[in-house]
Amino acid sequence: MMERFLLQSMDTEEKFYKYEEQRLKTEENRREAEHAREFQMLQMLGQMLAGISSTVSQRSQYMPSNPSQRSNHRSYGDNFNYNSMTTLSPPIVIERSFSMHKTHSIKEMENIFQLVRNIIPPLTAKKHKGQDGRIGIVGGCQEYTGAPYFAAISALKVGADLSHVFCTKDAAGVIKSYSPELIVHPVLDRPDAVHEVEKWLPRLHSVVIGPGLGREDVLLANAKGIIEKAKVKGIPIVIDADGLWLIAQQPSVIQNYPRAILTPNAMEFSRLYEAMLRDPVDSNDQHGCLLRLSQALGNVTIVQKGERDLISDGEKVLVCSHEGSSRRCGGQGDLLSGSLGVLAHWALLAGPEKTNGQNPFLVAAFGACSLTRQCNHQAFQKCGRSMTASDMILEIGAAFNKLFET
Ligand SMILES: NC(=O)C1=CN([C@@H]2O[C@H](COP(=O)(O)OP(=O)(O)OC[C@H]3O[C@@H](n4cnc5c(N)ncnc54)[C@H](OP(=O)(O)O)[C@@H]3O)[C@@H](O)[C@H]2O)[C@@H](O)CC1
Ligand SMILES: Nc1ncnc2c1ncn2[C@@H]1O[C@H](COP(=O)(O)OP(=O)(O)OP(=O)(O)O)[C@@H](O)[C@H]1O
Repeated sequence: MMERFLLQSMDTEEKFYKYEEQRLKTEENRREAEHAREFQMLQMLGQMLAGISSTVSQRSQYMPSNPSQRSNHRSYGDNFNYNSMTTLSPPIVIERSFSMHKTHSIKEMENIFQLVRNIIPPLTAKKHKGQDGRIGIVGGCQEYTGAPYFAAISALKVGADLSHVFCTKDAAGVIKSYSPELIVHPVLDRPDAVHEVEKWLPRLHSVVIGPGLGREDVLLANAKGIIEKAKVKGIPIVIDADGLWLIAQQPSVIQNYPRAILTPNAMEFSRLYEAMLRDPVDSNDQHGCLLRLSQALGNVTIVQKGERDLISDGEKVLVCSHEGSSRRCGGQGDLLSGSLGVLAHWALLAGPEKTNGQNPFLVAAFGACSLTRQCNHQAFQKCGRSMTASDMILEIGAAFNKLFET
């Protein structure tokens, strides 16, 4: 009896291993096919990007009226003149959708996605702390402590080494208590705030201005002073939330700065548009409005957040409609701006070869939008209606791996 049992179980075991072997072989074949496809795509990358031609309208329609606005504003990297690549091409719209429910996925977007992968710095034993990014967040006041925390922790979780928060005195203790990982400076409401932040600027690779900043005059004035100092040093500046309130009042603060990225939600976009174009937004011409606003601000990069994130530098419009969820809890934009702070630095550092001559900030913005939406999707699958921004932040690691490192 025992012998028969043993024989049976050996037989079962053998069958199991045979099945497993077959399964692994099928899996291996699938992976090989996938790698071959990826490799082929990489080879086609240069050609395809040069050949993208989904023209939406004639470029001249969107040219800034003042030609002087178009000069001297395309130096993203030290020796890199992006404008020379694009002056002959019309505005382009590229769209990517990961949604299983949508069918308008366009091949070219795969290329932008690959460019995001290209800019991610390798993890090696040769680097020291700080080299993968030191990011500054300017924001955080008595009312809003969550927003700067979300942005700063997102920057770390995407892969920055150090994340600094410059906030008011009464917000600092609260923000510190959320996370020991953040370096928190209680300086923003001091009379010498600009000087205090300026001391740190040479150590920072990018700054995100606005999450939880509030709209007190003194804080807005200090934010303005910090932007001016960061501009002099050529630091990439992401402007979000109340930082955009400031820009709507005083656009010249950021106008014509080529390393600026603005991340307005629908309301913030309308405010900026009306301030610059003296017209209401035309909801039937979203792309045109975005192009016009970017151009009016001197071709700064704009990420218009919403059901689909629209990204433009006044020359092109990228559309990110990666599947997220229908949950609209606060803080999703903060995750985006913090992530973008890191990716903007990486994209600039990577240089034109890695971004295939594309505007590095478009590549970075596309990466940050895809990542935010993927976090949203994953967190929503786990938490449903109870999902909050903190749940999304917990997903950053897995979402990043899924999108960019597998
Ligand atoms: N936990 C925290 O600490 C968080 C703090 N945060 C911080 O709060 C500060 C203020 O930011 P904010 O976005 O509430 O201000 P603002 O742009 O004036 O919007 C006000 C009004 O605009 C509307 N509205 C907004 N979005 C819209 C849309 N997509 N589409 C259409 N309408 C839209 C909406 O109008 P309603 O629907 O209420 O009539 C809303 O009442 C800022 O510092 C930010 O960082 C947040 O980051 C969240 C997490
Ligand atoms: N209608 C929508 N459908 C799907 N995703 C959306 C929608 N609206 C916003 N999102 C997602 O949320 C992100 C942030 O956009 P949102 O409009 O919430 O910004 P915000 O108001 O600045 O956020 P915050 O609450 O951090 O201030 C977008 O980039 C997008 O990923």
